[in-house]
This record gives sequence, structure tokens and C-alpha cells, in this order.
Amino acid sequence: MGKTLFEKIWESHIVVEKQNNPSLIYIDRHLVHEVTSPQAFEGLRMNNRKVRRPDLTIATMDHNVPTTDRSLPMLDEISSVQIKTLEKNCKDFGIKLFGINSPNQGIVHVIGPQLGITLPGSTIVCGDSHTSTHGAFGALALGIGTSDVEHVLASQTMWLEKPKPFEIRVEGKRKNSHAVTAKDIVLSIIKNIGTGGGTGTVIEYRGEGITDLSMEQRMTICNMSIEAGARAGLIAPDEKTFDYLRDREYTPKNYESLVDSWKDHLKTDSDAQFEKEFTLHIDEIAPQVSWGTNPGMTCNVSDSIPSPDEFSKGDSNQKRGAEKALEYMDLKPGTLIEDIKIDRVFIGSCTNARLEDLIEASKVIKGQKISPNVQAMVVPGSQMVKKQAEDMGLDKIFIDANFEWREAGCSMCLGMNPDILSPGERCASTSNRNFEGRQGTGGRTHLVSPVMAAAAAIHGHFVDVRKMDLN
Ligand SMILES: CC(C)[C@H](C(=O)O)[C@@H](O)C(=O)O
Ligand code: SF4
Repeated sequence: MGKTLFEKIWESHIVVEKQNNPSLIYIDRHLVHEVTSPQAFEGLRMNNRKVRRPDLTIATMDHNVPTTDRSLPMLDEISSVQIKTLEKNCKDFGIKLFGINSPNQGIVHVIGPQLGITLPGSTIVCGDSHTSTHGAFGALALGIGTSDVEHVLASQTMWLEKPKPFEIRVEGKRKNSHAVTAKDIVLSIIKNIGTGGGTGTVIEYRGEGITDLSMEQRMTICNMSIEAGARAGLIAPDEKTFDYLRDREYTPKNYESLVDSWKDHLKTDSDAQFEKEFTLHIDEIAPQVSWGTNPGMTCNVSDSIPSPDEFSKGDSNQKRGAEKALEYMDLKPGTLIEDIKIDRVFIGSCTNARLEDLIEASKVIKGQKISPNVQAMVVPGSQMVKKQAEDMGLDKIFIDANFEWREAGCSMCLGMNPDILSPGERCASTSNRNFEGRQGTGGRTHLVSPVMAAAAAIHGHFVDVRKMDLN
């Protein structure tokens, strides 16, 4: 029987295989950030251990960094300690760090691919759930906890229970690709399979609706695999993948021979079996807006807020969850999504703060002003994205429209730095999580695509971007 792409990568990385028990897997790249690494380094110190492969370990700081002027002293005490600790740990253990003033600094999942550190067929881990992003390159990319971070630092291996392969197909050609984006595809998938739909699996995204996407759009899809409960998400590499990684700063010297070896091997065999399957047709997908407190609580922009009965389809836990979510979000069933007014707009995060995202959002913004009731900001995913955007004049478009234009980092994706919502504020956000308090205590998050966020900033409420001329 043939093998899935996931099984091929898995098998080529086994160090010790155990049936019905975790196997020991070799790790090709270990990405490190300031939040989940301090205890891991402390553990190494206590046991008098070194980092086994500092050359395969790369660090950056993203969660705690301020996104305002970095020449000023950092006011947030906790953030400042996290950042200094990572600097010291990288120095002590000989690890390459893209620090706060590096031109390569940025959200770890944005810089990995941009620098050519993320490679097809490799195993990549990071103490961060959205490591799944790197799966867009046909890598097995896993988020891990702090104790595993320590294990990987010490041994370059990790014990892992073998996940099951899950095929998600998106069929058909997009007719309205400026309005129906990768974010809408992945939110639609999660809406359909649920936030637990991918539990225990590695999702492989397939079909024309996926292969048609650019690399940056594929990253948006894989990024949110974790919000469907999956261990990872991946997409088989193709010419777009190989072209994207060619000539990046850390692309290996023998790249062309690597590409030759990847071409035939890194794909699912035609007779391979998946444990689970789900198919969606691209024509069924509209721009999405989340209305609740998990990414599965999402509907079409042209719809109204569902009643808890309608949403839960008879499941009493789901019904209670929806009631609680609506209360937290201060929303009533039957309210049209387009009638929901917003206070803030956040264009950022490892889901949607790459160059293409900013280009698409800027097309909506160009020559307009944001609503006087809205405060809006753009936080590029990396300093490199920021510079590329500035070279194209995108910063000017956003600033002229009254957006704030910030330095790179996780920013308001989660409240671990000064960028937070005030209690009760409602935000159209291009990030990936809408949990209670995620963007600040009492803050209300609606997950949307960059074009939907940009349009909401202009109008002060959600609008259906399919009605706009976005070309
Ligand atoms: C802080 C970090 C551990 C966390 C994660 O694992 O994803 C964060 O990045 C998030 O998005 O919630
Ligand atoms: S941008 Fe958000 S989701 Fe991505 S790593 Fe940072 S906090 Fe996590």
C-alpha cells in the first residue's frame, strides 16, 4: 500500500520506533522564542547539559516585544525580563538569535520560511502551537511544550505518538479570489469540522482550491490547523514551494539537488489511505466572520448570528457554549453580521501579516480614511515584511488612512505586550484565536481576513467585500 506524505516524513525521521507507544523522532530544525524557552534553558543548566545542535536551533523574540519605537526603554517589566533572558540564553548556549534590533526579527512563523530555514520534508518544532504554519512547505511542523523544548535542545530528538493522517480537500477554482481568501477557506473548514475535528491527526490539505494558493496563502491555511485540534497541517511541495525558497538567506547551498530529491518523493501516493477525509467545494465559501469565542463559531458575512439551538444541532454542551459566547460577545441571535459595529481593527499575526496580506488590505484602504469611531493598526509579521511593504509605499497608504504602522511582533494577537483591547472593545482581527480575553481582558475578537478587516475599518462595521471592487 502507498504512503501519505506525512507517513513518508515520519518514517524518514524515526530514531526509535515503538508500536502503540511514542516513537523517538529526529528534529531537523528547532525554533525558539522568549515565552516557552526560559525554563527549558534553566533545565539544561541544572543538569549541566549543552544544546546538542546549536547550528539547527534558531531564536527570535516576538510575543513580548513592543511594536512602538524600539529606541525607547521598555516599560513593561515582565516583557523586558523575557527578552533579556532569551538574549542571555542564546549567548550562553551559542544559539543564533534574531534579536529585537535585527532586520530579521519577526514572528517566528513568519521569519522561518522567509529566511529559507523552513524546508520541505523536514521536521520542525517550536514551543508554539502555530508551528503548524511551516507545514505549508511540506514539512512536519509541530508545536511542543516547554519540557519537549528542553528535550529537543538537549538531544535534537523528541518522543511523539504517531498522529493519524487526515485528508482535507478543497475542490474547484476560486472565482472571487480577492474577496474569498485563504483565511475564509480555513475558517470555513473549522466551522464545518469543529475545533476538535482534527484531534490526533496531521491534516494534509489537497485539491485545486489549495494548490492554486500562493505560498503565503498556504501558510494561512496550515497556521490554523491547530484551531481544528490537529497536531499539524501540511501541503505537498510543488514548483511554487521550490521557487519561494530559492535564494533565501539560509537556503542550503545544495538546494537544486535537494529539490530534485524532493520532487518525486514528497507527495502522497495515489493508493495511500487516510484515516479521515473531508471535502469542501470552493464555491460554498463566502467571506467569514467569527461571532463567538472559538474559531469554529463562525458564519458567512452575509448571514446573521445563529441562535444557540441552530448552532448546536441538539448538542447541549455546544448550546451552552454558544449561549456563553454570545453573552461574552454581547451579541443577539438574528443580528446581521453587517450590522455589527467595531471599535478596533488589528491587521497582524502569524496568520495574516505577510506581504501579500498587507498588499490586499492596502487595496481596500487606498485613498480612503478609516471610520472616525475606529482605531486601527497594521503590525507587519516581520521586520523584513515591514521593509518590503515600505519599499512599495504601503505604509503611506495605511498611515494616510489613519492606521498606525508598527514594528513587527505578535502584538494584539494576544495580550502579552502593551497592545491590548480595553474591556468591552470589539475588534476585527486577522489573527487566529478569539478566546475570551485573548486580546485583553473583556475584549471581543472577530476573526476575519485582511480585506474584511480593512473594509470594516473604513465603514466602522463589517461589510461583504464581495460587493467591493478590489482589483
Ligand atoms: C505563547 C505561546 C506559547 C502561544 C502558543 O503556543 O500558541 C501563543 O503563540 C499563542 O498563539 O497562543
Ligand atoms: S502571532 Fe499570535 S498566534 Fe502567532 S505566534 Fe504570535 S501570539 Fe501566537
